[in-house]
Amino acid sequence: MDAGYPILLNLTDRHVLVVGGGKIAARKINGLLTAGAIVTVIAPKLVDQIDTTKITWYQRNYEAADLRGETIIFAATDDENLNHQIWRSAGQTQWVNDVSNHRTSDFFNVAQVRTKKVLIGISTFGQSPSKAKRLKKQLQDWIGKEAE
Ligand SMILES: C[C@@]1(CC(=O)O)C2=NC(=C\c3[nH]c(c(CCC(=O)O)c3CC(=O)O)Cc3[nH]c(c(CC(=O)O)c3CCC(=O)O)/C=C3\N/C(=C\2)[C@@H](CCC(=O)O)[C@]3(C)CC(=O)O)/[C@H]1CCC(=O)O
Ligand SMILES: NC(=O)c1ccc[n+]([C@@H]2O[C@H](COP(=O)([O-])OP(=O)(O)OC[C@H]3O[C@@H](n4cnc5c(N)ncnc54)[C@H](O)[C@@H]3O)[C@@H](O)[C@H]2O)c1
Repeated sequence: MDAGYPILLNLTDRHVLVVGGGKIAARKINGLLTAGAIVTVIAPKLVDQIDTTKITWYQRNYEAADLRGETIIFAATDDENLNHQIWRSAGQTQWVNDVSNHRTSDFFNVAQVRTKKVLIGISTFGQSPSKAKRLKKQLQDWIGKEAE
């Protein structure tokens, strides 16, 4: 992604699909739940950080028909080929985050620094997520003093 277009989504009561239930899926799912989304997860197994009482879980492998009717999709399995296939098979009105490849993602998450009144998002255009995380830590100190 060379340019990118930053937006802040209102996900309250909106449906989001997450394929995969591992560590990375858990990070995405917990962020989505905090934002008020209605989350469906498809995965044979879930890690403990995912609260099954807060999601709809289909305990099985992904099937092509799962994309039907979905708009925002996280392809978050540990099978890079499958994540890629999900991105390829999505239509023009569907948005896929392929967690294993920034080149085949329609949108990314950003590292976040939040207070009650301010949100700073940090992106490296997909080039270096760990750098985004480092910058976040530096900004966390600063924001406490400046933005309240
Ligand atoms: C910022 C943050 C937000 C979040 O996820 O919420 C985020 N990644 C975070 C952490 C992190 N990610 C990775 C590591 C291991 C160290 C390393 O490799 O660097 C760590 C560090 C850690 O986990 O501690 C590895 C990694 N990440 C991606 C790939 C695939 C690729 O690059 O192609 C691979 C290699 C996988 C592999 O090959 O195995 C892809 C993406 N990760 C993004 C976001 C998007 C671009 C953001 C940007 O523009 O900077 C993008 C494109 C898509 C997306 O996921 O949205 C979050 C900070 C959490 C926090 O704030 O604490
Ligand atoms: N975007 C990021 O920030 C980031 C960071 C680190 C790693 N990654 C990438 O994320 C991928 C996933 O990492 P993880 O630690 O969550 O892996 P993990 O092994 O913890 O979890 C993988 C999950 O995928 C599920 N799964 C496997 N095959 C499936 C299928 N056919 N249908 C549905 N679900 C299926 C498994 O049941 C499991 O729940 C890694 O392979 C890596 O490429 C991304």
